[in-house]
Amino acid sequence: MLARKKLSDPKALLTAAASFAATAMLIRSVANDFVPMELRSYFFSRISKLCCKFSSTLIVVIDEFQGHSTNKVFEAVDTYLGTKVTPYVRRIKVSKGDEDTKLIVTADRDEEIVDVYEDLQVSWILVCTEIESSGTRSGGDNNSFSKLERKAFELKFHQQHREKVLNSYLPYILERAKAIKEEIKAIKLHTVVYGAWDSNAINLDHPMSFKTLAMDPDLKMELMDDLNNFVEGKEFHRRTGKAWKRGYLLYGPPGTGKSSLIAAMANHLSYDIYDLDLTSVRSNCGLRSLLLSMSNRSILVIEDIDCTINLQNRESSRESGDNSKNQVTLSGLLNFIDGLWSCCGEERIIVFTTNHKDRLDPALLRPGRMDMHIHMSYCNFSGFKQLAFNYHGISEHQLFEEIEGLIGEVKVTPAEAAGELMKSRDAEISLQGLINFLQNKKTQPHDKDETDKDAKGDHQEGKEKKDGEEEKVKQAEGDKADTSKDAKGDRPEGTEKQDGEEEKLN
Ligand SMILES: Nc1ncnc2c1ncn2[C@@H]1O[C@H](COP(=O)(O)OP(=O)(O)OP(=O)(O)O)[C@@H](O)[C@H]1O
Repeated sequence: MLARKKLSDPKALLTAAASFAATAMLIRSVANDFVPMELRSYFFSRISKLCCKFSSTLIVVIDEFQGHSTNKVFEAVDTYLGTKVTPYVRRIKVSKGDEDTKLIVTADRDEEIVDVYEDLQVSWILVCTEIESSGTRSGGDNNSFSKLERKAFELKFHQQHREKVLNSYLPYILERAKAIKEEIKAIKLHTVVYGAWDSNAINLDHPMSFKTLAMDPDLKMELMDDLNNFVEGKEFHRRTGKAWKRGYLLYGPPGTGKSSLIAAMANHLSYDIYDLDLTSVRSNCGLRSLLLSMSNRSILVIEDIDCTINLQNRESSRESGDNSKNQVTLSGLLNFIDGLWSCCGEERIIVFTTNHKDRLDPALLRPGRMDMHIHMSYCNFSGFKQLAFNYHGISEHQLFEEIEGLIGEVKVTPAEAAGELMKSRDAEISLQGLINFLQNKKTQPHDKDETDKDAKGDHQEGKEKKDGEEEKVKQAEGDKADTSKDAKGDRPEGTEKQDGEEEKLN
């Protein structure tokens, strides 16, 4: 009774705590002075091992470095945990690299982050310890010691989840981190300078997206599905033994949005663009090293392929001898599209553009080479409505009816329509300007626009075109034995477009 009373007295409690602390310090200093360090560390390690034996917690340590290189798992965890920082975390770090478009937030050292993955709850903590590293001072042979910091993530969880953490949770983090990095990464536009990709690629800050692109809605949807299937197609490509790449041929008159579509694709996928001007490449060898030095998850663009060097005229280059060593040839290029070299690198998209599809070598049009042929054509009413919404935020207006009539009669490119619509901030003035422009065009004699005539085909022409193409293709097959493959086997399955194309060729 007396003892309980004594303990409930705060003064007595304080005195007891102070004397306990003093005793502990005395024991510690006696131990430090009289017990050898080896014995002490042995003693402590036994105690901690004993504690671990009874503990059900497992700790996975992920060091920042593995030998001299950075540990990829550490980097991935760092990125991943940035998305798990909750308001309960008291100390956070914020950073941003040259390549990033957003701030990167991570938890600071010793801050615990709790994560839940399916039925598994784990806790993460970044532990930093100072270590001494010995080195020789420059200019002398004295050994010096400098302090280094060793960083490691400690992952704690119940030991029953060991398999799940190692086989499922950590691989999941690696995948997520890759996706997060792609999201925050600025899209780069690479060009060739002195035969190599410019090391200071610029940020592609192009605002075009599939939302703002004026394009036939069904075709737009089909293309977006195709791109999404491609991105998720790792397993499919591995299973079918096909290189993980996809080719698109964009064709149509100037100003119909081929470049805009490429920007929309890059923004949609967060892929870098490698803009290749073939005239700046000296040989197939140069082309090979350029293509091999491209990063994965990227789009290779070769614009106006019909205008670049002597690609379409292989016969003449053959007659004048094999000059593949000192110039870029079509077969050199095709080797990268579907020859052996195409398997170097993965998740790559190749886009060719042309204003004159009919001028291309049939070998380029061969099925399986370019997976989708996309016709970008003149503005129709739905395209115009998209542009009116982009520039003036309007979905209807009293002048729309008149414009619908005129657009049905006059060939106007989206670039021309966009040019009129951006002349004034006042929607009415712009629309009236477009009407005047269309009326003017209507009264002018028609240009004989061969570009669109030949272009119209791919989606609408059907049988007539197909037969012609088949003949050209057959001719081309014999032409390129080194890169040719069976058209059917070469073609990935799974999209309507491909099946349709296949039908066309059979
Ligand atoms: N389909 C479209 N949707 C929205 N804007 C477009 C479209 N087509 C063209 N434009 C507008 O016109 C401008 C020029 O278009 P773009 O360069 O994409 O055409 P292009 O077909 O690539 O032309 P070229 O064959 O001459 O390279 C774009 O910057 C954009 O403002």
